[in-house]
Amino acid sequence: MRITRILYREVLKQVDFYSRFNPSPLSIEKFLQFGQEKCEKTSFLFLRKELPVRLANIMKELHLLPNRLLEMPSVELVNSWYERSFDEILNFESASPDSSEVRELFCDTLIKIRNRHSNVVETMAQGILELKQSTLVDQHVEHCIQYFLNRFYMSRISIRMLINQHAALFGSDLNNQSPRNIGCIDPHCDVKAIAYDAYDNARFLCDQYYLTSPGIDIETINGQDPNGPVSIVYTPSHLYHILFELYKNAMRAVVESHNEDDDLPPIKTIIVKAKEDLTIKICDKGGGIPRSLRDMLFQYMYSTAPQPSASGMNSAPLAGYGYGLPISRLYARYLQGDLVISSLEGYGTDAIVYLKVLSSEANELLPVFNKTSSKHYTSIQ
Ligand SMILES: CS(=O)(=O)N1CCC(Oc2ccc(-c3c(C(=O)NC[C@H]4CC[C@H](C(=O)O)CC4)noc3-c3cc(Cl)c(O)cc3O)cc2)CC1
Repeated sequence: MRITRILYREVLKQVDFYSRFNPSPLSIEKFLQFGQEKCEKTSFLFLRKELPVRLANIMKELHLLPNRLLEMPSVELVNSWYERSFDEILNFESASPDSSEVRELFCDTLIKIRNRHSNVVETMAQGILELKQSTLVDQHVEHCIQYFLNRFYMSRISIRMLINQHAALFGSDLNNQSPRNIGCIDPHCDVKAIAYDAYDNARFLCDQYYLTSPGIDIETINGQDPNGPVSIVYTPSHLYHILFELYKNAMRAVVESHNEDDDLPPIKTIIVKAKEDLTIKICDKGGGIPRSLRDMLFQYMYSTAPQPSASGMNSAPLAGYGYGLPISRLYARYLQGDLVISSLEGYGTDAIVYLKVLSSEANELLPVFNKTSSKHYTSIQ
């Protein structure tokens, strides 16, 4: 036990040390450049420092959460994953970048870490449910938890992006990516194709649960080159995640605001590529939601539907488990874009996704641990 305590104290000292460095945001242009150069040594040297820095920055915030939340079994489990992964990467701190065995072991370690953290979102959600079932959570604590989760999941998106790029370029990652991809990035991501894919899969869920679904109408406009493609340098999986969530919400609102024998109004989508922004607007006539509830949509665990049951038999699959929309907004904001909901109560809702067209402007938006961020956690013990 004594050795474990000494090792644990050593890890915490290292977390302290690495948290004093600011994370280094990359632009999608830089990701592409890294990928085209395909220099594993450069990537290894960058990641063995940057990953501990990003992990340490968010771990310091995790440790500022109220003790009664940190003591929840699921939160303790998430914390243990982060500490273990942080420690495993530090093993490469002084390893030789010239050794192919070292580089191969590093890549395998990153893939192991990515797999270890695959259920962090659900496990963290479980931890917050455990807290709410065990004690009253006042509005101030609730607000701090929302603040933390947005930063925690943004950090996680960025860490997984770094790992996915390295594993896709240098690892034995089963590359189910398109051959034109640079790692997980598609230099010519066809937005309309991703929108149809997301719609089709959301429609499948909708048909399964409601036995009906609204149609779709997609229009594209290229303001710069009328005959040119409406494409962007982007990570297709991120764009799919955003649009899949938005189509699910639109379908649920449309079906639930009409009678069984009504003709369902189609969901209209317009995609416009201009000089600075590529904008995707998804318009539905699903009756809308009052302005007073709009911010609730981005609250983790909010739903106007009954919470999905454990069995999943009678759960409303379109309602999700309470974090689809806030995380979709994080994906949009991760590379300086945004996701905005504009609802007309009594009529319908427009969901608008803004993406940066210039890859030099699409820089990672990363949470930084400092005095300002720490102030959000004071007086919530
Ligand atoms: C945290 S999460 O990410 O997990 N997630 C957020 C999403 C939520 O599911 C949904 C889905 C649709 C809607 C919805 C309604 C609606 O439902 N109106 C009817 C209620 C109006 C108030 C009324 C009341 O006053 O309470 C009770 C009925 N109207 O317009 C939309 C709508 C929303 C989005 Cl975001 C959209 O993109 C498109 C839309 O049409 C609300 C909630 C699951 C949870």
